Amino acid sequence: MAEADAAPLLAVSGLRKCYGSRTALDGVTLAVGRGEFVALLGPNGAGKSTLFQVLSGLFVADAGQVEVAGCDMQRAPVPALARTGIVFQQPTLDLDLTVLANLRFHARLHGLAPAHAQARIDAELARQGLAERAREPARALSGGNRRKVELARALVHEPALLLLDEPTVGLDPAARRHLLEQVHGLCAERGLGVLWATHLVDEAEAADRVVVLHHGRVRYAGPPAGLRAEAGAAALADAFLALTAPAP
Ligand SMILES: Nc1ncnc2c1ncn2[C@@H]1O[C@H](COP(=O)(O)OP(=O)(O)OP(=O)(O)O)[C@@H](O)[C@H]1O
Repeated sequence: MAEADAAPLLAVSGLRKCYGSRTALDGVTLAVGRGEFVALLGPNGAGKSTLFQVLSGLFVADAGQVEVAGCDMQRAPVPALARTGIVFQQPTLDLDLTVLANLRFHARLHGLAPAHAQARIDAELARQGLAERAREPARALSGGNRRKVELARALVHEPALLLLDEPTVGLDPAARRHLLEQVHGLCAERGLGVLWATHLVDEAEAADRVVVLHHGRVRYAGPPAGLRAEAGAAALADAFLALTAPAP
């Protein structure tokens, strides 16, 4: 891991979000530093997707604050989102468009000049080994390759922070491992800060830090080893289950 800067790339404090009488996020505070891979672990219904919807500017929280590289998401959403790359849980490519057209559309949304956009798209597709597939419709790609295109798209505008919401859903084991290793590599190479939400505990094994969310609250934040120690469990999966077990 690159050494984390004092000022976090992502600073979330006291975030609260309700759906009617149901509280989905109940005072969530967490941070992601430069070069840091933070795994957000939570069982179904913990609030992970709600948190991502707030972090990606889709929802406004009822209370609390989100800052990306010092930009307040509510007061200055455009610069905050310019510094953020997002891979959503549900696939969001337009399958009828070519890979290139999908990426160009995203680059245009971020205001990249055409020549710069093309250079960035070429670099990210080459990194994913997909340069040869650029002019094919996204529909022609396998699920694993579509995810690679979504990762390339999230990186085209050179964000400082990358958010991934259960990004390995539907991928086979080899594609899962490849994606995880790629994203760890990005932290080390580019100093990217990563928040990777998952309910698959093995994806958190190599994280710099783990944040466990349960019923909308942070139950643990620290290194994976600390979570094992806190729960008195040898395996991370057992520690996670102990922390999120339903009350007897
Ligand atoms: N649009 C909505 N309207 C009402 N309640 C909602 C809505 N979206 C989510 N919730 C509720 O808020 C809580 C948190 O849900 P959320 O989808 O954020 O959790 P999650 O950790 O992403 O779960 P999963 O892993 O199942 O996707 C749950 O109790 C859920 O039922």
